[in-house]
Amino acid sequence: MKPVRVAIAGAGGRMGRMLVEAAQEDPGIELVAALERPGSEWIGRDAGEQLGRSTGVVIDDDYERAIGAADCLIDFTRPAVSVGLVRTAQRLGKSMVIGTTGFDAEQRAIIEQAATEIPIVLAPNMAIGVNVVFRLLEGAAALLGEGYDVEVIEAHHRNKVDAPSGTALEMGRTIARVLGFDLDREAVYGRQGTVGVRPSRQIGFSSIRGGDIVGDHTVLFAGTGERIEITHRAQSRMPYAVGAMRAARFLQGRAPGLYDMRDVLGLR
Ligand SMILES: NC(=O)C1=CN([C@@H]2O[C@H](COP(=O)(O)OP(=O)(O)OC[C@H]3O[C@@H](n4cnc5c(N)ncnc54)[C@H](OP(=O)(O)O)[C@@H]3O)[C@@H](O)[C@H]2O)C=CC1
Ligand SMILES: O=C(O)C1=N[C@H](C(=O)O)C[C@H](O)C1
Repeated sequence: MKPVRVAIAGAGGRMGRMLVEAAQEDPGIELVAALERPGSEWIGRDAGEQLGRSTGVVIDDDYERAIGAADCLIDFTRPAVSVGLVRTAQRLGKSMVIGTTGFDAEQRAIIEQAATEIPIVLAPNMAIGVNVVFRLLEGAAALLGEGYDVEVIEAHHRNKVDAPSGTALEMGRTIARVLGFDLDREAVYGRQGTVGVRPSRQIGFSSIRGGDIVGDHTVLFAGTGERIEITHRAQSRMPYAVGAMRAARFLQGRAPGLYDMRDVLGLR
């Protein structure tokens, strides 16, 4: 089978660098284009420069040209940027892997609409371990029921701009689905002051930001006299990048639709 030709958006970023490396190491992937924002210091430089190697792919700010050369666009940037890229991928009939987090409802609706015409994997966390944790959470919530208070605690590096993390929100949504909670009404994001007694129908989210923490997520099920903690810690960004390559390969020849990593990994 021919390798999937990928373009990487945000190639100069923390994830962008990892994605370039993962693409180079995956025989099922051919890196054909890399994108950065117009005016970025990275434009015109080799996509592998930050890794100390040459890829032969020069970082570009011409979206049409870069996406046009690829089968699949991999995007780890910012929500507003991703939405613009989705529109271009839709127009050009290309598949897309979206790892960006922090979309609002309107932006998500644009992605959902595009997915009626092109295949898209949208996932806040592409690491296999985290997606297995989603499954563990479904099982734990179903077994424990409402008798255990659910708190999601996440920690990330100081440069992360959205909170709670997309992964923490997905963990909360996963548990809320099982327990029949409505997160719009029954979520609390941080606590301060006289907050009153904790209702049992609540999912709490706490975010820590500091240093170079790659990404830690803990879900606490706190009962009476005991508690369960399910934790995932990323020690490197490579598992996210490897997952993104796997998603790009999954999309090759796939029908239009909105998929996530559970589809890619067969965890449904
Ligand atoms: N799904 C997953 O598994 C994971 C998701 N993420 C998510 O990925 C996103 C990016 O994270 P991270 O790599 O740490 O962030 P970075 O800020 O390091 O990278 C984002 C990159 O996008 C670039 N960018 C900005 N505007 C444009 C544009 N118009 N066109 C192309 N590129 C542009 C930025 O350039 P500049 O800095 O010059 O503005 C930067 O290089 C976040 O939303 C994060 O939450 C992160 C890890 C895993
Ligand atoms: O910004 C990050 O770094 C990460 N973002 C994703 C998220 O918001 O969940 C995934 C991972 O936690 C790293």
